[in-house]
Amino acid sequence: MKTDIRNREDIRLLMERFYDKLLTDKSISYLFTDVAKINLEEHFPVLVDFWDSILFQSDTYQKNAMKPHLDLHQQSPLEARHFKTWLGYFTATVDELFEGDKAELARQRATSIATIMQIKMIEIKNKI
Ligand code: HEM
Repeated sequence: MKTDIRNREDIRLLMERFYDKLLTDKSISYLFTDVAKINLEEHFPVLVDFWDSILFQSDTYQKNAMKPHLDLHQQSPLEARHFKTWLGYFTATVDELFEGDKAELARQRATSIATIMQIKMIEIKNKI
């Protein structure tokens, strides 16, 4: 039986499985590997802090998650198809591993943050 997302270890597992999917899909992986050239060992703890703060109000993430995405977008456009792919893998991974209120919250927050990111990118395009 699946459990809900309970702690940082669960978030770490969620992120590792999610990134397995993202990084094996060439339609989106290049943004991580070729454009941003992320170091996974440094990236995962930041993602865990971020989701720990959202799901458990841990306050472990104190940065601005929008900024690196706006910077990335300037280097290589983040398009609607990228967000669709990202959200598809995120939701699929949550559903594969967990069920419960926190799992539902994670899916909802990912969707709303992705929507806000896309609005910000349209604003940049229209120079509002
Ligand atoms: C098109 C969709 C997305 C792509 C291609 C993408 C890609 C990336 C990349 C390449 C980085 C590393 C940036 C860097 O360190 O230079 C990053 C960081 C991050 N992403 Fe995304 N991302 C996407 C959507 C999202 C969404 C929807 C969320 C949240 C729900 C999110 C949460 C984060 C967080 C928390 C970080 C770490 C930020 C920090 O270093 O403080 N991403 N993303």
